[in-house]
Amino acid sequence: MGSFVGACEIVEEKDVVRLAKHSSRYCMPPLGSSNDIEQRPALKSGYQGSMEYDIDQLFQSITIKPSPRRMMGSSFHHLETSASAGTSRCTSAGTSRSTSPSKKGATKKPFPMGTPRSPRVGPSDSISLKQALRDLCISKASEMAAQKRLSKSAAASPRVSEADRIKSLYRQVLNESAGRSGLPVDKGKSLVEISLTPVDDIPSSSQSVPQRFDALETEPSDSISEPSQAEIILPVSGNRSGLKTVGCQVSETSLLLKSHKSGSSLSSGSGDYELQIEENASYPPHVVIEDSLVEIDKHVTSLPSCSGSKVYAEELDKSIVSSARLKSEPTVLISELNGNFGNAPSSGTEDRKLVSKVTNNIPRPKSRPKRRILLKRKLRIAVASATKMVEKVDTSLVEPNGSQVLCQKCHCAVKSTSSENHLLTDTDSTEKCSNDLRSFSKDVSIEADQESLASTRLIRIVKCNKDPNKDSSDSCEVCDSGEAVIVMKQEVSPSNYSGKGDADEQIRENPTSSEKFEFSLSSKNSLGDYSSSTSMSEESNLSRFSCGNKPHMSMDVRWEAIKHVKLQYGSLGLRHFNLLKKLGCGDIGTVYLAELVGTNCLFAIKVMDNEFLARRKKTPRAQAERAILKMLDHPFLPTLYAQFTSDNLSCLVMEYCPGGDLHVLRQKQLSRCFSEPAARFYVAEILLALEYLHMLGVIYRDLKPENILVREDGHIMLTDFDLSLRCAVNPTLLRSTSPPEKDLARMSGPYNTSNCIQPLCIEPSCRVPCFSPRLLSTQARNPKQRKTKRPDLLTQQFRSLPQLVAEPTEARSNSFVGTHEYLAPEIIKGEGHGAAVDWWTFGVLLYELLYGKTPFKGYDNEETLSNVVYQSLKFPDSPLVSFQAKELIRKLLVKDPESRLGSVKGAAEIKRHPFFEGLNWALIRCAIPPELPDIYDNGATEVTFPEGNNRYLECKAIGDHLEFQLF
Ligand SMILES: Nc1ncnc2c1ncn2[C@@H]1O[C@H](COP(=O)(O)OP(=O)(O)OP(=O)(O)O)[C@@H](O)[C@H]1O
Repeated sequence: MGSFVGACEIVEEKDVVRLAKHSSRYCMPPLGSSNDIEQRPALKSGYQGSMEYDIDQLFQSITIKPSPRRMMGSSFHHLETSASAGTSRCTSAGTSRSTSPSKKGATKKPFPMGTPRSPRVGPSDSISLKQALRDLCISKASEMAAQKRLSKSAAASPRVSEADRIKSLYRQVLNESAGRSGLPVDKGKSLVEISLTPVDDIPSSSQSVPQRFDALETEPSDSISEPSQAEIILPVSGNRSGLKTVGCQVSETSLLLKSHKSGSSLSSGSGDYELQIEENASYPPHVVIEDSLVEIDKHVTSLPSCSGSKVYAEELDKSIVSSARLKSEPTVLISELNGNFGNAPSSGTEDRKLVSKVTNNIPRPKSRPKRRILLKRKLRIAVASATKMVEKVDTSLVEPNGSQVLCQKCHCAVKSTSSENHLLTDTDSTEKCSNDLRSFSKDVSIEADQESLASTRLIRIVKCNKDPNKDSSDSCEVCDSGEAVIVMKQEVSPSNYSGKGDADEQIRENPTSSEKFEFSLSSKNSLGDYSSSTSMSEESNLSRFSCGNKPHMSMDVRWEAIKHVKLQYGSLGLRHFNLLKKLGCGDIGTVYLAELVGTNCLFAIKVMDNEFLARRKKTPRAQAERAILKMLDHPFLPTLYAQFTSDNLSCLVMEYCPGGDLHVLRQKQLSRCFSEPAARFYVAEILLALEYLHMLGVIYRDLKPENILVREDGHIMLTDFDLSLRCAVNPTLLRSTSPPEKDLARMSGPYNTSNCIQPLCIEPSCRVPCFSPRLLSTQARNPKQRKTKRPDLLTQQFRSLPQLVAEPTEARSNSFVGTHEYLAPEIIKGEGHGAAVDWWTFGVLLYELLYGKTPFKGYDNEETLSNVVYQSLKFPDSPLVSFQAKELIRKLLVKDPESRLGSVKGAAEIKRHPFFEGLNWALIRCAIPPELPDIYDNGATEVTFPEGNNRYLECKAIGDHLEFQLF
């Protein structure tokens, strides 16, 4: 507080009142009497003992060293006389407090902030004690106020208007500031209460920080405990103008988040946080602010004493020096937190609590007059998390030269290849820093809106999610528009702090920057890699198949097993597998069940003879399949663990699916067809798989029950990609050209005005109106209202919203591919086809699962093809199938691909069909499947090995097929 002497800080009036009340406590009867406790509800919070002790100590000190100079403050005089008078004084003061408002006001005099009176005037000896007392009282009062505020509902607070006033003040300043800088001011809503204190002579934060530390250092350890402080200063830089301004520091902006918390016994996590934005007022309005500073000054309750604070202060100073050193690095400005605190062991919990610092990297000329905007944010902090909160930047991430940061997840290098400062554009930076700081604020469990953060326009903080696989510590990466990457960690609980955090979320790249951040764990990277290279590669590419490329399978032990064998033998080959069964034989190869030698890991290995493929001109199909398999990472699609070539045999080591295929499973059903719920389950999973493939630019083209394998857990896996078409995807934002009503009609057909059967219920008694209730308001959910009303306006608006389509709706191919009964009319006609063929086959599949046969099957293939093109769709009378199911099939089996459901907006269109109403798409992978497969009877042929276990593969071409035999 001493550092803010003279500051014209606007403080909430309520705080001042509480301050006065708080100060009057010194004149009240001794603690412990019930009377006293009743009158001081805040003291019930548990810190009155230590405070009383502190005050007693103070009083004693003051009495021992009487000085006429102390009389300069009337309030101090009052305290001194009170102290010497003993308890009776308190009674009298207490009486006067209750009877005379003016005297009550007098008790506030030593404590108000912003008065002309300065306790620093005069000799420091006695004044420092006064000041200490004053500081203590103020901080205690602040805490009491904060605690009280926590217990009060926001709605009941009369401070609303004051907050508004303060906000408007703040906005004024921001507007002014933004006006000068040309930056827009974030007009987001805010719950943050701020007080603005534009002060000309207030020291800059760079000055004030050491002052506070000095105070900590000079005070004896047995005197009043100064609130311990920890700071996080996130140095960032940006460019308001959006120009790449290299190096030259024009002005500074600092944002200071400060919390005041005193008394180690205070368990509450409440505190006041201050945001200070400093701007160099000497700069003309048009000058671009380049450097920014985020400073979070947080009192740490765990600091036991001033001696501890001393060490801590020294360490903070070191941190500042260290940061300054980093600042001098031209290419990367890395600020550090934890590691700066001496060489504190990372395991020490107390030290860890202290370590929250990134210092100002920017050397500030002291002589320059500065204008400070002090934003005081009253932030309500979750009690538990606030006390446990630790923000830190791990210096271990910073290489000695300060030019490189390591990704915490994979310890890969996060390089800034730019040697220049690449700064954000105005809007970018403003938006991003505002958003980022919101995220950051959430990270530190501060419940507050961030309107006041609008002016932190040059700061980019990227929140990183918690990695559940590692520990509970959060990791944040903070990027200062490309110059620096700061990794912040937040510890939720000291007990589970491990010192490591994972950055799950990639830093958003600065669109104006040429720098590149390289992360090894990025599925986006693998996608990019794939798209740039689709050629066949053999073992050299095995390393690419790290679990990092298949996040959803990253915990799979089979990755480790493969890796282990590869490490042990240098390469992976057929010799490392025991071929157990022949699972099936396809057009381009034979699939075997295989066990990796020395492990219990089973795989399905597809073996293809390269020579055979070349002879039959099927190499491109094999290549396409391999390329597609390489990029898949989806629960309903196969995982490719490895690929290699042995003896001119190309092998794909895939995930083994023990449940056979859906065709076999359907045959096992009583009526040779699935129930509607079961069919819905399977086609829903297929739909997700197709959607995923489409988004990867893969048109599957060979959907049929035989290619849908059943996993051990009963979920499905779509396999066989040798007929798939790879194409480019141009995600487009599709605006609805048709009026909402037309969209609705397209989606729902006649059902938006009539009754229909629920998808999972084929009983007529279950007839209820079912059109898209998910999108309807609660009012419209009422069947009575729905009977009379047209679809809800909200639904219409939703339908008319632009929609992102990331599927290859425009792709075209003229190949004649597929299976006769599943061929789409446009393929048969040779008109060229696109992704809509998958929606046709999807309709045929649903039909077959429900009716046990395909819709256009003829006596022979020719008739089948003819039926597909010319015959209209008919539904058998039995089994009984819901209206929605039939409707969906009807909309999918539209002969004109452009009118087919899904042809315009892809899978999203189909997902919204009432047949899937109520289905939780996101959690379907966790849903209980209709049945579990009999994994010991999947029709695979047992492979018998000759004596001596000498196994050789012999491939035979049988017709168009290639079959491998063991002999
Ligand atoms: N991962 C797997 N797990 C279990 N069985 C599999 C797996 N992959 C394929 N199979 C079985 O192997 C058989 C052959 O599959 P493959 O993909 O080689 O050809 P296909 O689908 O039968 O026909 P084609 O490749 O000619 O279109 C499949 O029918 C299936 O029963």
